[in-house]
Amino acid sequence: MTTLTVEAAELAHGAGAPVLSGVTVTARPGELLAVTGTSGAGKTTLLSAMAGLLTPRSGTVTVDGTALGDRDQAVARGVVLIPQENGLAAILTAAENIAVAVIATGGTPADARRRTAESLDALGLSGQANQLIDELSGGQQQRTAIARGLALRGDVLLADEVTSELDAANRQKVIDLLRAEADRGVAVVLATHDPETAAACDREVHLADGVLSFRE
Ligand SMILES: Nc1ncnc2c1ncn2[C@@H]1O[C@H](COP(=O)(O)OP(=O)(O)OP(=O)(O)O)[C@@H](O)[C@H]1O
Repeated sequence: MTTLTVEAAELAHGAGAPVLSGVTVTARPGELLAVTGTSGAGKTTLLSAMAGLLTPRSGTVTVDGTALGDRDQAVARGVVLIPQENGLAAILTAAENIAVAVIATGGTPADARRRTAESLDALGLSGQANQLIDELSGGQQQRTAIARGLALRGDVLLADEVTSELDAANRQKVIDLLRAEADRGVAVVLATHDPETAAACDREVHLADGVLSFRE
């Protein structure tokens, strides 16, 4: 069980003006936390800090009380990111994208085969396993990225707008899968524009004008 905390953080890109100031938010094991806000409000920026991709200008990001460090350290601590633009390698198949990620994070080839098949099946993509990413629809690519995130079996799962291209049935399937992750003790953070997706979460942090407000 892992808790990720952002405390009194100022988040900015390069030397630019702060996107978010005074950010304090905790992702707790067993819980789905929605991050909402209009386009450009800073949802991806907040998830980037939680993922170890963006160092806060001030304040801290900690995992179980220890500073997060860079992305490599975050991966080692079990912080999985499903990025907004899916992050899949176009020259690999759906199955290869997942298997490579499992092996890169310490899984054996047998683990990779099993977890790849399980996660593709969970997302309804068994029939697309051997298709190149470029041969998949936008929604299928998005579901492949979710399958990869699930296959990594993280302790913290950061999902950035992962339902934006999905129909209602697939959106519900993804919410159910993220709920199942929370039920096994994962701290799940879900950035979303969609009020229905946010309503399915346990708590919501809303970003507006650089500051946060909470729905508990
Ligand atoms: N790499 C970057 N370099 C400079 N500025 C950036 C960078 N990434 C984001 N920004 C800026 O930070 C602000 C917040 O962007 P961010 O992507 O976090 O918003 P968002 O809420 O995720 O938006 P969307 O819903 O459109 O994805 C925006 O003003 C954006 O222009």
